[in-house]
Formats: sequence, C-alpha cells, structure tokens
Amino acid sequence: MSEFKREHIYLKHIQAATGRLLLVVQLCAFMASLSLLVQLVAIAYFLSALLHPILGDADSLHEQPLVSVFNSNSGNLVFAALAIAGAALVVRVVFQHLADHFAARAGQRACQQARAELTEHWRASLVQQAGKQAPEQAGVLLEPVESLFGYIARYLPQRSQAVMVPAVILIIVFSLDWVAGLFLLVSAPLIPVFMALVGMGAERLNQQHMETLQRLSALFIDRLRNLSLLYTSGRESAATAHIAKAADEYRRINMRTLRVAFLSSAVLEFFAAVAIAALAIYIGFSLLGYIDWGPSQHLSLFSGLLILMLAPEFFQPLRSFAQYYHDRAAALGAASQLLAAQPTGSAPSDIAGPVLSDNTARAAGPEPWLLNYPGGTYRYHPNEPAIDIPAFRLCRGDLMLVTGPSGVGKSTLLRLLTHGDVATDVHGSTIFAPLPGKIALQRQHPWLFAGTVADNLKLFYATANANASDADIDAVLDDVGLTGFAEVEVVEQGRNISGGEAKRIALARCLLAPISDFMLVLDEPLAGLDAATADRVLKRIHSHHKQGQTIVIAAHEHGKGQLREMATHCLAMGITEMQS
Ligand SMILES: Nc1ncnc2c1ncn2[C@@H]1O[C@H](COP(=O)(O)OP(=O)(O)OP(=O)(O)O)[C@@H](O)[C@H]1O
Repeated sequence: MSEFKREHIYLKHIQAATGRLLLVVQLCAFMASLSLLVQLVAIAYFLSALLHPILGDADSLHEQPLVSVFNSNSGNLVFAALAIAGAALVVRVVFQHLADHFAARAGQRACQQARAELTEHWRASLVQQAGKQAPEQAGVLLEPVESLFGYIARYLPQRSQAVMVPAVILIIVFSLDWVAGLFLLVSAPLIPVFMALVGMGAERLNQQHMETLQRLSALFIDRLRNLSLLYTSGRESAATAHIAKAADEYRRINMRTLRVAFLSSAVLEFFAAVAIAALAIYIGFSLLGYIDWGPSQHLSLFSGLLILMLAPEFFQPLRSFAQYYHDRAAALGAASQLLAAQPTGSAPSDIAGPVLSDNTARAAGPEPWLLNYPGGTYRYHPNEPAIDIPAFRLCRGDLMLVTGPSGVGKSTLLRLLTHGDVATDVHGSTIFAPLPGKIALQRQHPWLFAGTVADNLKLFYATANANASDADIDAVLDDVGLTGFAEVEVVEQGRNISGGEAKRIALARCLLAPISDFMLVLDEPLAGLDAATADRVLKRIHSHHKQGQTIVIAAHEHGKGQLREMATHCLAMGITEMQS
C-alpha cells in the first residue's frame, strides 16, 4: 500500500471517530451562510429603495424575479427589509456559533482518538518500543496530533461550504443577470487550480517541518539529560552550538512553510479581487447605460447592488477553503508521523481491529498446530550469513525449548515467532508467519519506563496485567528473586537498576500475563539467576505449562537439563533435525 494511501485511510479513520458531529457542523455552517444571503438580499432591497428617489432612475424594482418577493417598495416593506436583515444577522450569529462550537468538539474528539490509539498501541507493544527515544515518542503525541484538529474542525467543514455556498450564490446571480453569473463561473476555478498547485509543495514542506521539530525536541532533551556529562567534559559550548544549529534549521523550514502559505493566499486574494473589480465595472457601466446588450439593459439598482454584495461572498468560502487547505497538508504530514510511530503490524488496515490483530486473527485456525515450519534459512541482510532454522511444529500447550551455541540464531527465531518476516524455507522464499494469538515476549534487552516496579509489571499489552492484584505482583516478584521490589522506583529505561534486575522484571511481567490468553516466549529466562531463584522460575514455568499455556524458551547450556525434562520437544539450532 502506498504511503499516500495509508495516510488518507488513517485520516478517514480518525474522521469516523467524530461520528455525526461533522454533519451537524456542516449543516449549521450552511444555515449561517443562508442567513447571510437573506441578510444581503434585505440590505440590497433597503439600499435600493433608499437610493432610488435620490438617483431618480426609472428602473422598476419589480423587473427581477427576486424583487417580486417584496412586492412593493412601500415604507412598510422597507422597514420589513430592515427587520429581516436584523433577524437574519441574529440567526447567522447563532448558527455560526453552533458551527464553531461543534467543529471544536469534533476536532478535540479526533485528537483524543488519535492519542488514545497511539498510547494503546504503545501499551500493547512495550517490547517493540524498546530502544526508541522517549522524547521523540512524547513529541508525536503533541504536535502531529494537534495538526489533526485543523483538518477536522476547519478543513472538512469548509470543503462542503466551498461547494454549496458558491453554488447557491451562482443560482441567485444567474437569475438576476447571466453575464454577471458567467463572470463568477469563469473566475471560480482559478482558485482551486492554484490551491492544488500550491498544496503539492506545501504537503512536502509540512512533512519536513514535522520531522525537523521531532529531531529538535529529541536533541534538546538528550542534551538536557546529559548536562552534567557535557559540563564535566567541557563540551557545553559545542552542545549549545549544536542546538543552535538545529534550531536554525527548524526556523528555516518553518519560514519556508510560512512563505508558501502567505504567497499562495496573496495570489488567491489577487485573483478574487480582480474578478470582483471586473464585475463592479460591468455593473457600474450597465447602470450608467454604457453597456446596452444582453441582460445589462434590464439590470436594476437592486439587482446590481445585490450582485455586488454577493460577489465577495461567492469567493469567501473558496478563499477560506484555500486557507484551510494547509490544514490538510499538515494533517497528511502528521498522519505519516503517527503511522510511523505505531509499532509494526498496526497499519491502518487493522487500526479498527484488536491491538494484536495480526496474530489474533489466525488464532482460531482449523490446523492442529499453531505453526508448522518445514525448515529453511533466514538472513537479516542479503550479504550476511544465513541463519539455519530446523523444521519444527508447535502445537497448543507445547513447551518448546530452543537451544544452541551463542550467535546461532535463537533470539532471531523468537523474533520470527513473534513478528514474522520473509524467510527462505524448503519451498523457496516465503513469509514466516508469527504465532497466532497474543504473545508475552521476554527479550534480552527489556524496556522499562519511569514508575514503580509494580507499574512496570501492570502496564503490559493494553489490559493484560492492568488488574493484577498486589498479591499477584508480590508472588511473581518473589519467584524471580525480587522480593519487596514492588514499590521500588525505576527511572526512564531502567537506568537505576542492574541489567539482571531489569531482565527479571521483564520476566515477571510476562509470567503475570493471563495464562489463558497469552503464549509465553522467553529468551534466556534463567540467565543470571542464582540456583534457588532459577529453581523457583522453573517451578513457575512448569505450573504455567501444566495449566495449558503454550511456551517457547530459548536457552543456553545453563539450566537446560531441567528445562529439557519439562519440554515437550527441543529444537537444537545448528543441527538440522528435529528432536523430541
Ligand atoms: N538486528 C540484527 N541485524 C543483523 N544481524 C543480526 C541482528 N540480530 C542478530 N543478528 C545476527 O544474527 C546472528 C544470530 O543472532 P541471535 O541473537 O539470534 O543469536 P543467539 O543464538 O540468540 O545468541 P545468544 O545466545 O548469544 O543470545 C548473529 O550472528 C547476530 O550477529
């Protein structure tokens, strides 16, 4: 799927979250525009009645179809016209206020939806987030999400107004004077054409703008974090210069984006002004009698005034649309950022599905096995040596032990089991499908966030461990040899705890995942554990297995003996035969 299409699908999906609010906004905005038109007709009537005796024109005010609505220009009607103009003004203000109110609500709802989805994706895939820069991720929740507001609250409502309001005005003007109508009809397409031309460049600039801002915030937080190190090594001025350079780059991109925005609106204003001026000349000369062909002979003061007042309103929705078109460009840039920030496997096509949809969708397959791999090879890069993966079959409730010397590819196999990829099997290149269902994966380099150890255990795969009781948490921490660690504060990325402790917290997190919902995939769970703790972890794994949980464990020689006894089968990597 092309990037462009993915972004559009994403924006449509976010738009759907606003429900019927957008429809209400469009309706209110249209009613406000209709009230304005009524107001202009009433004002034109009032002015023409006022100016008629002064100008002494013989034109009848009854000649045009719209004038007939008013029937006569008696004093009562003039007052009625004033009253209608006043009432229309009030109605317009009310509808405009409602439209703005609901538009803001729709925009907020869209932003909330985008933020909620993103945090849910992140919560659901803590493991995949490992190694990503926290400031960069936090930045995605601010600027790009805010860019969706303008798209929903301004661009989308204005898009429908830009079609409906000019169409109504065109009908009115054509019924008054078809030559004037033709003026508007010919000049109207210039605006969308320019919009499209400018929009293409603006979209790319907006993307660059977002990326630069993300880089700047990540750089700034990184330097702040390492302030003391920079100070002790005497590198403060170099760091300051680096930030200044990055800020200047951001300023440059920002100014370029603004330049395009200002230039495009200036061009559009110019075209609208020229069209209105041409129309004013035509009406002026017609009323003075210098033009004596076509409908100009029948142009009255009322219709001339009304057309003149309607002309700016004809261009206004198109101008606003052009102005808000930048919101669309910004939203497309933001959509690509938001999609990139989502973990793999959560492309827009499965946004509406469950968080772990890729794997979950296949969980109820008719095969007796979860995965049946015929054996083959996998390469990280075409030039790198192939990793041999022996044939294996994994069924529900199995405990598969993956063994082999360091570097043989055990972690790689676990990665393939959880994420899938393209591997070469005995039938040629094929997709190595991930295990169907939810997986609690313990990696060698776990990711921990700022909070207590208990917080770190609870926040795992969306709602998986959210309801874990204190007793459950204490028990699992006991089992991994971290008794009393529940309330210990962890700083961002677990920098204040040892590597071994971090691994054990990650192991506890997996062991806490609901047995009936999750498969366990553990990478070296016993590494670094003392004999007594390793024994408790083994007992716990054994109990999980007895309760029917499907478990895959990669293990070195260490602790393999007991694990081998427990395992339903063993996959020895580096040896291309399946053992049982
Ligand atoms: N992201 C990566 N990109 C490129 N090569 C990689 C990547 N990860 C691992 N490798 C390479 O793939 C091979 C297998 O690595 P892997 O980590 O799967 O081995 P392992 O059996 O788990 O080792 P250990 O027991 O030491 O953890 C190694 O040669 C390693 O250098």
